[in-house]
Formats: sequence, structure tokens, C-alpha cells
Amino acid sequence: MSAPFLLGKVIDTIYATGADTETMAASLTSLCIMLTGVFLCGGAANATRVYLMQISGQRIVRNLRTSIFSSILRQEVAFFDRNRTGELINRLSADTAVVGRSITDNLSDGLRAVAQAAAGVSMMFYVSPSLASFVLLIVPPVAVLAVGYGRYLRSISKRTQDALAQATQLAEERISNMRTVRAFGKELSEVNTYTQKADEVLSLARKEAVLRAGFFGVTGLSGNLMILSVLYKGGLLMASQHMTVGELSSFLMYTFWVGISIAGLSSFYSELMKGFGAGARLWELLDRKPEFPLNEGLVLPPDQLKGQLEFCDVSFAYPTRKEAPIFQNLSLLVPAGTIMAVVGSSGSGKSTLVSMLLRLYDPDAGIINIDGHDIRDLNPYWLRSHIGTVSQEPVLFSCSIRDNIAYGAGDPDAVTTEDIYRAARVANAHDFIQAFPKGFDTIVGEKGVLLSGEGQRQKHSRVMIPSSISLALDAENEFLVQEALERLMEGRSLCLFVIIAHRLSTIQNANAVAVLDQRRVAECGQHTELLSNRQGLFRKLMEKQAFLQEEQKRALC
Ligand SMILES: Nc1ncnc2c1ncn2[C@@H]1O[C@H](COP(=O)(O)OP(=O)(O)OP(=O)(O)O)[C@@H](O)[C@H]1O
Repeated sequence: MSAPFLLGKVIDTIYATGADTETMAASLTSLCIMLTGVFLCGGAANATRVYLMQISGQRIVRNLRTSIFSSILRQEVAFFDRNRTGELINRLSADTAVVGRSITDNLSDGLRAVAQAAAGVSMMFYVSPSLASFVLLIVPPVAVLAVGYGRYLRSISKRTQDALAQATQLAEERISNMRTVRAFGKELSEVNTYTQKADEVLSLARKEAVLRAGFFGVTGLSGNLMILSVLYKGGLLMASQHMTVGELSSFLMYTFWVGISIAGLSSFYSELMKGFGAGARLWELLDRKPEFPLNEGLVLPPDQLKGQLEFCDVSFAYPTRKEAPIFQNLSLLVPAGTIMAVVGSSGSGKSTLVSMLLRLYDPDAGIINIDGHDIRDLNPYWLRSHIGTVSQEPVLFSCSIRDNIAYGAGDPDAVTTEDIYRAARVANAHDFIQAFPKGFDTIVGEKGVLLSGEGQRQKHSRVMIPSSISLALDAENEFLVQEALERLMEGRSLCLFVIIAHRLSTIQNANAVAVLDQRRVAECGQHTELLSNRQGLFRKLMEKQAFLQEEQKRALC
């Protein structure tokens, strides 16, 4: 006897024979044994399913996270001007978690619900195709409703994740600039701003809850409608002798079964749509092709790299501020083997010049050449590995000083302790690092300004750009940094230096000085020559500088 009829036949037999208590007991016992068997097997299968889904789910999330992180790190620098740290971190942690949930546990539950529903519906059709067709008339309107609901849920989920990303962005910025927040006594107002952002997330979550409740209500109701229609239509069929009691009872059971599966399916569908919403930005990130290649292009043999640098008619505006050009038709030639100091008032574009040389941004017009090669033809990875920079913002990772110094090397694992000491000595940092109780093993915090890890890397540099020696440094540190730079410049066979400098002592080491003003190189020549021009910009700049330093000194006294 075929399985779908089995249960119906058992009930029919009991009903038709007016079964006595023993027959009833025997039937119930065999039913219990069968159910216990199914229950135990089901338990073991379920446990295996949960375990496997958990493991594979975590693996999916891990793969998603690493692919996204890799995609983020490949993007051009302008991408990071548009997408801020906190937001990206949120994508990496929260969005991937939501997507992970929707495709792991949920997918397994969903597949089970689909299989259960499919089996239930097949049984219904097997027992009575006409009754099944009638009962399932409810499905098309529910399906249409589900599509609309799914779309809306997806958009809400996307908005929720966006709002969450903004909240994380705000928190990240404020926490990482805690000193500024404290200095201005902005703690309470920042808490209020964050609360507003958190409220936005809450109000979207509320909308989602209402939507979900509505949808679950409708699917629950549709299950009940199915049962009512079975009772109504099945009763008619039974009265007209087209259906037996057993068939109707078993049909009813399968309808229950399908009703429960539909509840499972709704939950699966909701989670899936939520995952799609949260995943929208992740797919965008994954699919995004960086505007610049990372490691493609021309690599010059070492003997061909002389170090002549030329900016020809360069015009540039930051992609996020196209309306405010930084350079217009800027031209500058730095012959090989010379040291060029670049000076200019704050905001005149000194750092931008360096960013362009490092090919973090491409000019909107004009060309930047190194030894006659347009830097757009050169391999950016190779180019940067030959340019050493000393940043005015010493960026340190939260690990030991030793690891921070080694980070600058091509292969940090190959760096010896002696290399690290040498780099620290060159950077004038060896003695004060040794003075820490844990020396080079001292753990520095995020942005724990102690020293720059570039010493290592500069060993291999042919072009070097120490950027602004910050005025904010106190007198002693400034002297140490100056001295370190001079030491770096002395003992090396570098072809070209571009120094971005404020101090005359640094500028004096240069063969020529370029003064940036009004989006171009306003003056260029030897520093003595430029200083002798009383009306010249350089002269004015240096006078202002001297005045500021005098002020600073007085403030220190
Ligand atoms: N990533 C960026 N996106 C948009 N604008 C930027 C960006 N970086 C710098 N700017 C703007 O470009 C202009 C030039 O900045 P840049 O940092 O190159 O000047 P600078 O001469 O190095 O200044 P300072 O001496 O103060 O360091 C400034 O108006 C600055 O606000």
C-alpha cells in the first residue's frame, strides 16, 4: 500500500470495524513506535544538519569578509575620501553578519521548509487532486503579496544597515578623536547626536517589525483558510461519497503540515530578503573595480632609475571637491641628483603634490614624468616601493614598536633585530625607545605617536619625500627629526629628494626651492636668490615662519 494512503487506511479500518480497545491500543502502540523511530532518526539528522550548517555558514562569512577586505584594500585612495572608515568597518562586520545569518541557519531551515511543503503538497495532490487544487487557490495571492513584502523589506534592511553604518562612522570618528571632543567639552552633544542616529536605526527596525508581523499574520491566516477550505470542500466530497473519512483526515493532516511549512517558509523568506538588503552594499563593494591598477605596469631596471622628476602642466582637483581646484597648469622640474624643497603656506597643496607623485591621485590634465616615463605607465606598487616618505602624522599600528618598524620593510619577517636598531638610530629614535621599560617590545596604541616606521623602507628608496616637519612638534622633537633627516640625506646614494619644509635649516640643504601659491609654482630657484627678493613670496613666507617660531619660543618660556 502506498505511503500517503497508509495513515488514512489505518483510521478507516479503525472507524469501519468499530474497533475494540485492544485494537485501538495496538494501533496506537505501532504508531508510537513508528513516530519514536522517526523522532530519533530525525533528531540525529537534525543535529548533523545544524552542525554542518554552522560550520559551512561560518566559512561562508569568513570568505565573504576576507573577499570584502581584500576588495576594500585594492581601491584607489579617492574611494576612501568618499567612503569613510567607520562605514566600511560596519560593512565588514555588521552587514556580513546579517548576510551570513540569512544564508546559513536560515537557508538550512528554509530548504527544510521547502522540502516539507513540497512533500505535503504532493501528498495532498496524491490523495485528492481536486481538493488540493481548490485548497491551494490561496497560494497565488499570497505569493504576490510576498513579492511586494520582500521588496519593501529589502529596501528597509538596506536603509537600516546604512543608518547603522552612519552611526558607526560617527562613533568611530568621535572615539578616535577623543582628545578633540574632550578639549571642546562636546561629550554630551556627541552622545545626543549618536542617540539620534541610533533612533533612526530603531525607527527602521520598528517599521520592519510591523511589516514582518503583518506578513506573518497573513501567512498564518492563509494556513487557517486552507484548513477551513479542506473542512468545507472535503465535507462536501465526503457527503457525495467521493472521499472517505480516512482520506479526509489524512488530507487534513497534510494540510496542517503544509501550513506549518508555510510559516517556516515565511520566516526563511523574510530573513533572505533582509540578507539581500544588507548584502546590496557588499556586492557593490565586491564588484567594484579600482580605478588604478595595484600591481600592473612598467617596472624600470634599477640602473635606469635616475630620479628626474617633472610635473608638466598639471591640473588637479580632489574628486570629492571638484569645484575647488588645487593645481592649475602647474609645472615643476626636479633634475636627477638634486634636492628640491617645496614650500608654501598651509593648504597650498604641498601634500597633494606628494600624493600625486605617489600616484594616490591622477592629474585631471597634464603629465607627471619620472625619467621621461609618465607615472601612469609605471607599476604603482613598484613606484611606491621606491619612494620613501616621512609622514607628518606618524601612523602606528597597535602592536610593538619592533613590529611597527618592520612593517615598512618589503618582507617584515626577514627583518633582523639589528636592522630594526639601525632604522631606529637613523630616525633618531633608538635611545628614547631603549629608555622604555620594555624597549622595542613596548606596545604602542593606535596613533600612539612615538616614531615613524619608515626608516626600514627608506633603505631601498631612490626618491625620497620627507613631508612637512610639523610646527606642532616641540622644539626638542623638531630638532631630533631635523637631525634624523639630515642624517638620512647625507649617507645615501639617492638621486632625488623633494622636501616639503617649513624650516629654513631644512631648506638650506636643498639645491632649489619651489614655492607653491595660487595653484601653481609661483617661484622657483636657489634659496639665497629667492630670499634676496624682498617682495618675493619665499621671503615673506620665511619671515612669517621666523615670526611664528619666535612666538612659539616665547610661549614655551
Ligand atoms: N583628500 C582630500 N579631499 C579633499 N580635499 C583635500 C584632501 N586633502 C587635502 N585637501 C584640500 O586640498 C588643499 C591642499 O591641501 P594640502 O594638504 O595638499 O596642503 P598643504 O600645503 O600640504 O597644507 P599643510 O602645510 O597645512 O599640510 C587644502 O585645501 C585641503 O583642504
